[in-house]
Parts: sequence; C-alpha cells; structure tokens
Amino acid sequence: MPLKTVICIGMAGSGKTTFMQRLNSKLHAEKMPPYVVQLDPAVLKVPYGANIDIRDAVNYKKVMQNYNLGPNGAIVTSLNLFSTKIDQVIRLVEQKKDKFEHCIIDTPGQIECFVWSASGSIITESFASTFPTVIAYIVDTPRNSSPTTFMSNMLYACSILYKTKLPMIVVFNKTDVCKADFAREWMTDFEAFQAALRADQESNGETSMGSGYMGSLVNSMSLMLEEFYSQLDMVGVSSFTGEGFDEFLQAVDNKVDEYETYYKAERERILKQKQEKEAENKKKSLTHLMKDLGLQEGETGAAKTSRNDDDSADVLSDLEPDEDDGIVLRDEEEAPEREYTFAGDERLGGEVNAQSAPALQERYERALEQVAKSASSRTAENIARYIQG
Ligand SMILES: Nc1nc2c(ncn2[C@@H]2O[C@H](COP(=O)(O)OP(=O)(O)OP(=O)(O)O)[C@@H](O)[C@H]2O)c(=O)[nH]1
Repeated sequence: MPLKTVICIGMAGSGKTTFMQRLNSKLHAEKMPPYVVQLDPAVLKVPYGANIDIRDAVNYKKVMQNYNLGPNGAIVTSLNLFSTKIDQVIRLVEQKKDKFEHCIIDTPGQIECFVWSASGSIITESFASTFPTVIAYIVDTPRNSSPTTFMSNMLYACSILYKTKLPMIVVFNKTDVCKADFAREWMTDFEAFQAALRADQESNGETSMGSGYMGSLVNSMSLMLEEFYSQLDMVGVSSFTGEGFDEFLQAVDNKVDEYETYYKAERERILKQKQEKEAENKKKSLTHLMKDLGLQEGETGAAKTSRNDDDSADVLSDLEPDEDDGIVLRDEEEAPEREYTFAGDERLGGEVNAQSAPALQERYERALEQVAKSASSRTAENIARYIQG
C-alpha cells in the first residue's frame, strides 16, 4: 500500500493530540507504525514520539521575542519559517514511503493559524501533491450536542473542505462521554435536524425559526450542509478507550480510493491550469521587459549594449543585485550560520538544517511577494524552488 497522509485538524481542545496518541499506539499495535509529524510550535509536551517535530526546527519563544509577536502571530511565523523547508520535509517522508503506510500530522490548536495561513496551505499542498492525503476533522462531540453549535462547527468543516479541496473525515471524538448517534442522524436526516433546531430554539424562549429571516437562513444553511455531508465520511471515536478506530482506519482507506479517482485528477487539472497561466504571465512579463529594454525577440542585451551603450548601461545598472533587496549571492563559505537543526538527524536518516530565522523569514516574505506579483497562488513546490533558487 502506498503511504497516505492524515492531517488532523480541529478546534482547540477537541482532542487532536489525544487522538494522535491513540492512533499512533493503535497503528503500532497493528505492526504498522506511522510516520509522525508534529506541527504545533507552542506545545510543551506531546504524548507520542514524533519523527519530525516543528519545535526542533523553530524556537517558538525566540520567534516571539525576536519579532515582538503575540502567541498566535508567533505560531503563524513559526509555521512560515518551517514551511520554507517543506521541500526537505517532503523529501524525508518520501525516503521512508516504502517503510510506512501512514504519515499522521498533528496541527496547532489554534485552527485558524494553520487553516487560514499561507504556510498552512503550503504545507497541506506539499503533502497533498506528493501523497494521497486525507483531512481528519476532529469534533468535540459533547460540546456539539446543541444543534446551533453543531451547525457552526459543520460550516467550519465545510469551509476547510472547500479551502483544502481534500477528502475529509469528520471524527466525532470523546464518544465515551457522549455518543455520536445524534450527529449521524442530523447528518443524514434533514427533518430530524430541523426538528432539533426548532426544539432548541423553543427551549431557549426564542421565536420560532420557522418564520422570518432567521428561519429562511437556517433552512438554506441546512440544505447547503446536506449537500456537504454527502461528500464526507463520519466516524465516532473515543481517544480514551480506542473505540471506533478500526472504523476510522477503514474510512481513511475509502477516502484514499476517492482521492485517487476524483481528487487527484481534479488537483492535476487545477495544477495544469495554474502552470499554463503562470507560463502565460511569464511570457507577458518577458515581452514587457524586452519592450522596456528596447529589444526585439532573439536579440540579446549585449547586442543592444554595443548599439546604444549609454541607455542600456542605465537600465542594466538597475538590474544589478542590490544589497538592500535581501537576495545577496554568497559563496558557500559565506553562507549564513546554521542556527536550527532538526534533532535526531541520524534517526531521520537525512540532513535537515534550516538557515537562521531572519534570513528565512526574509526569503519567505520575498517568495510570498513573488506569488502576489504573479497574481496566482503558486504551488508549494514552486515556492520551494524559488526559495532554493
Ligand atoms: N473523555 C474524553 N476526553 C478526551 C478524549 N480525547 C481528548 N480528551 C480530553 O480533551 C482535552 C483536550 O485534549 P487534547 O488532546 O489536548 O486536545 P487538542 O485538540 O490537542 O488541544 P489543543 O492542541 O490545545 O487545541 C483533554 O483534557 C483530554 O484529556 C476522549 O476521547 N474522551
């Protein structure tokens, strides 16, 4: 079986880490240990052994101090720094793809820091374009037993599905406290959900949702969600007792098949479209540049220089590398001192060194600028290539 990636995403406190711990031990018990990636830079302790841990690459506290950032800003910046090395991470996982069947990824508790950040997209895209990838959206079942909270959470899951364009499994965690049957019913029976909503509103003393603006909003949202539910699998699990994990692993296999038949083709189509658009933009920029330099197609800068030395000298001096533009070509010996390393490089079987944080930050920002300029969201691979270049 080819290696598949499971990215665990969920609201703070939904039980992602505990879920990862249980999944890890379950897979170990079944003699197919997973490759584990931990992406929360702010966590103090994790209850499982990670093959790659973001905390070995980026020092969260230093990021906070050096960039004068608050907790969430520092998480995003740490992820940005880490994402500049995503090509190396992917290479490491690729080297191990014959040894492992699953690569499981834990994400930061602050869901928006991962889902809505550029680096979160880069990391997700990089894995998804290399391995079959599934999103496990972890839901705190007891906290979602109210229909309005449930609907809000499902809308969030829906936005993640449309943002990542990856197969999704909604994992109702903590079923030892509260069974997930109600969720299954609400997701399959529109009328049951409507009835629960009505009962909830009435018990809160609110006017009936069957009438007015509120009623039609709730109705159309529930209808939209019905369409969304048809695209995903749901499982109820307890990370405490281990209940439901067989069903979860089965759901992952089903989603991998779906990924191969539908999502992969769709991703390839989008990627091709992007590449064509990029090539077109590149061609346009080149034509503009040639026009600005007063060159004809096939003519070189040198030929032009010999014809009109004074003008071209002015233009070319503008094109020379500028010390202030952040990209300074260095000899190997002058390369910036390496500050962060992934601990246990030998254990990972490959060298993963990151350059100093400020230099990486600069390069990362330039990469993003470049993306914004070309007005198309490049794939992580392109960004990584740009950074390396
Ligand atoms: N009863 C019960 N509690 C659980 C289960 N899974 C997690 N918890 C509890 O839920 C709380 C949050 O769990 P975590 O695993 O830290 O959640 P998280 O989503 O990783 O949290 P952050 O990363 O801080 O957002 C902890 O107190 C866990 O003990 C479960 O299956 N059953």
